[in-house]
Amino acid sequence: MRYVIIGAGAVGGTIAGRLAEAGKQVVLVARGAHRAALAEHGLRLRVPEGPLTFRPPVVESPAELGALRADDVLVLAVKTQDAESALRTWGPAPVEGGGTAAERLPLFCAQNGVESPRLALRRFRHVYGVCVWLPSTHVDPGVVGAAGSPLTGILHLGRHPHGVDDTVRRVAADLEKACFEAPVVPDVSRWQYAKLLSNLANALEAVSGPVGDPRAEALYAQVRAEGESVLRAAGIAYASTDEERAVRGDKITLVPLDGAPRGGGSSWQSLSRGTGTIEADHLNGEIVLLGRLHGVPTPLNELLQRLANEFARERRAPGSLPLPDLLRLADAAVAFLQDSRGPRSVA
Ligand SMILES: NC(=O)C1=CN([C@@H]2O[C@H](COP(=O)(O)OP(=O)(O)OC[C@H]3O[C@@H](n4cnc5c(N)ncnc54)[C@H](OP(=O)(O)O)[C@@H]3O)[C@@H](O)[C@H]2O)C=CC1
Ligand SMILES: CC(C)(CO)C(=O)C(=O)O
Repeated sequence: MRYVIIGAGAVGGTIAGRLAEAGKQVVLVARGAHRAALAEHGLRLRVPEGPLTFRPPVVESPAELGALRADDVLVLAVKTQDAESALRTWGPAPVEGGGTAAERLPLFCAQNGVESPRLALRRFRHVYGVCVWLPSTHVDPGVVGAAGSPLTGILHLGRHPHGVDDTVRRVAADLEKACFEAPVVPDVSRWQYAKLLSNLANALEAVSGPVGDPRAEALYAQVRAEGESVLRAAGIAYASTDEERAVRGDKITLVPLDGAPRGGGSSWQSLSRGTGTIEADHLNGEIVLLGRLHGVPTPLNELLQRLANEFARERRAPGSLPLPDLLRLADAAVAFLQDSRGPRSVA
């Protein structure tokens, strides 16, 4: 099998590098300065055992690659806001022997949130979800870092929306040879919804800094409680924190990397790289959407979605909203909701 990694950034680049290290064939799909640096210097991966360099082919579009191979596996690792456009580009790509990628090839969505596999199913027949526990950093054009040791990450895999087949077992076997733990599960979306609850903290971290402060922890607990209420109201199953802990345990320790400081989570990195977009519409925004569909108020997730989008649009520095200001805004959002549900609206 050959792995075509669409979006070879922090997660995609790390998966690509580790697979290449394990002797698997890999093609990188990248754009802009990152693509130019990958083509010139190779993929430079910073990992605990030291820097590694790989020189897989790099393309931006299917036309540059030529026909895909019948044994290609597509791995989608762009941020969710970029998924639709990548799917539109790669779905019609021809495959040797006839047919298109969308008809014939397996597509693994290695992303946070729950939206991309759903988008992918509109175009692709064989869609797989990946629940990605893989702290990684897009350090510079051409350079990605992953500080996890001794495992680089844990990737639950399964057919979307549920099920297991030979393809997923073969991909998991390759990932297991490449520094990942890759449990094959019949209910991958249950793991992805659990991960979504953790990723509700991404926006909080992006606007106000790491969630280490007890007041930030308390705010995150409320944000998560909104998410859990919404999932319960929607009848959506999610893995419990005990199940997650049992899988993750202390298998991954983050170690400092030479020349590749971990600059925060994936949303923090979107702000620090000034990309102008952020994934909040597909993380906190998923909870807001489900809340509206099922009649559950989500004032705190709405607030974080709005602030994260403002930060991205205005290219504000990550972490630059002082925590006391965020806490005041959060109190006001909850008070506004209580006022609007008070006697006047009931009358
Ligand atoms: N980073 C982390 O620690 C973790 C991230 N995740 C999730 O993984 C997913 C990927 O995140 P992450 O790796 O951090 O994101 P990155 O921004 O580091 O990587 C995504 C890459 O895809 C590129 N890209 C987007 N669209 C295209 C396209 N059409 N063709 C070619 N390249 C494209 C981006 O380019 P450009 O920069 O030009 O936009 C970028 O280089 C997200 O869902 C994230 O939430 C999950 C767990 C951990
Ligand atoms: C929390 C973390 C690092 C886990 O993989 C993540 O999902 C992210 O940065 O978006």
